[in-house]
Amino acid sequence: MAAGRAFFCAPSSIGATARRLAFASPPARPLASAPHRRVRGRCCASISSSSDASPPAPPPYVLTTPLYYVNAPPHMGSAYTTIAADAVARFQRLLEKRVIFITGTDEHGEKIATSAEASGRNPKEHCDIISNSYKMLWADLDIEYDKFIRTTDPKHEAVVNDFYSRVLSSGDIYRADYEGLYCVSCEEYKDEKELGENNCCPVHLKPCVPRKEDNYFFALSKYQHKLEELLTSNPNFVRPSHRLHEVEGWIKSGLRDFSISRASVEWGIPVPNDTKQTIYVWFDALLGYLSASLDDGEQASLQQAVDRGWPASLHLIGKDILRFHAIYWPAMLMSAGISVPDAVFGHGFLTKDGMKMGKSLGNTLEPKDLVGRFGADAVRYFFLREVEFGNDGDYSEERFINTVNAHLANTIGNLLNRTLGLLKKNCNSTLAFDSIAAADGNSFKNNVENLVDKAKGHYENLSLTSACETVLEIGNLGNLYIDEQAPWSCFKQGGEIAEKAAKDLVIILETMRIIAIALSPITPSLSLRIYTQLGFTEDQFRTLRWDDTKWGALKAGQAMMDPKPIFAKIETEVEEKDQASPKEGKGGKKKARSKGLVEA
Ligand SMILES: Nc1ncnc2c1ncn2[C@@H]1O[C@H](COP(=O)(O)OP(=O)(O)OP(=O)(O)O)[C@@H](O)[C@H]1O
Repeated sequence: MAAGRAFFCAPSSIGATARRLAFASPPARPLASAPHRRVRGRCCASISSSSDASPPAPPPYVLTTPLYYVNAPPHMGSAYTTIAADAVARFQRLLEKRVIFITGTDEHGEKIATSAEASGRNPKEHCDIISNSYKMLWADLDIEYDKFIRTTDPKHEAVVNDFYSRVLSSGDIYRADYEGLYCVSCEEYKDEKELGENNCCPVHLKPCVPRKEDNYFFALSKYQHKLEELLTSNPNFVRPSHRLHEVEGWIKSGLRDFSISRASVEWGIPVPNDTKQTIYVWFDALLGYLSASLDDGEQASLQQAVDRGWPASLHLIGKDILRFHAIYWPAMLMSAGISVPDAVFGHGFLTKDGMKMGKSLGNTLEPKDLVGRFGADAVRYFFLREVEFGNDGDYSEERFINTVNAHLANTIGNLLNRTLGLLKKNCNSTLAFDSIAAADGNSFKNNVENLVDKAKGHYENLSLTSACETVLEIGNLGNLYIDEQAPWSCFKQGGEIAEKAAKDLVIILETMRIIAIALSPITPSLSLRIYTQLGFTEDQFRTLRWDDTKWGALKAGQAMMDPKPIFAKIETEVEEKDQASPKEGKGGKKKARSKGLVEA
């Protein structure tokens, strides 16, 4: 979904040619939810059966990222939303929710056709290649989505057609002439007053071209009052709260009808009953959140998609596309008689030199390169920990390296490593006490439990940065505890003091176990490595629930693995610059080397 693209609104004087249309369409049916099946930590929707006597399953937790526009391959901005969504999905799975995590690609529109032509391919070939590059990046980043929808999928087209018919039968589509200045890069008609010299688009700095079209419009203005009511009755519909205020402002300034078709764009879904026009990409792409839940090859219909997993629990998006998700989309759904989503969260931008990173500006950061050098856990952790979720944040490699080294390699990795080292040396790598008995009467356990509860609250509120911080606080507590208790010297003293030291090791290892679970939505591979070093299997890790953060799972007699670094420090290689240049001194440029990766 391209940030630069927007619906164009009907001018207040749309002209005498505006006329209401009404074709027959099926009436809206009530919504129902379908039972789900959980497979190794993943949930899949399955079709409900009328003969099934079991009580209805609770509704799924449906979470979406934007469907990314395939004008160019993904960049760190697209990865950011998807990493955040994956963390939320993993947390909800830990709460044993039936999660349907949807992502995908938005593949229609003039800009795609132009990009394809520029690369010497037909649009379909171009979409296949770029869409696949998203899938490959999601695999590299440990993204566990449940559904990947492409808007060129035939099942999607069927859903869009059904939807169009419903909106038409609600009397919300009419035809009108439109004449204005068009920006092809934005795929949007522009208001003259927002243009620069020579009618240049302020985003793309290219002159807009005059166009006249006969289009179909959606009667958004009809929904002004209903949208106001929606925001009043559900103040959590738009989050964070400063974005809600933005949306309230837009609505207050008055909503105008917008065009939902293009006469000049061939690469799109044809308007039903008028094959000379195609459906405008936004009116098509948003429907991907519904068509995604359908299985490939099944008889596709809008109602089937609604029954399968709707309403969405959360649309996670960048703030650039807030208007589409918080105003146009709910109005479209109301018109079609479909429930609106529960919530829309608009996060901030990753910026480079203060400018939004984006495909159109070409100032992007290459996520594949970052993953290749530092690993998925480091990338996931850095962006979620260091870019306050909801606000903008700049990237610097130095900060990246310092953060992941301090937090993942030192606070967490080193604590596990040295504790397992002491256990090997003094207890034959085997726990001498149950973790409950070891922590009996020790306030440390309560402190850990309080922090775990706090982290849970942060995840629930989508405060992902604070969730990372809180889990790290547990790690800091563990380091402080082991330094204060100094078990290495207590073991030397023998007797009761050595017994206390053996208990302290159990306490730290139980703490590591809890950290592994609590951080697993953010750093899934690192958490798995911690868990297996504590003597558990991968299968045991995959079936964990948030409730397993309760103190007490480590038992006496459990054998631990030999200590092995779970996250090796990223090293910087100081390139000696030209020795002959005395001005440069001995320092020179630092170059990060790919030492952060450790095999599971
Ligand atoms: N710099 C960024 N920071 C955070 N998220 C971003 C950033 N850029 C893109 N996104 C994510 O991608 C979504 C927009 O997807 P799209 O495919 O249109 O990417 P884009 O790079 O913004 O495109 P363009 O630059 O062509 O407008 C945003 O809503 C957000 O979820």
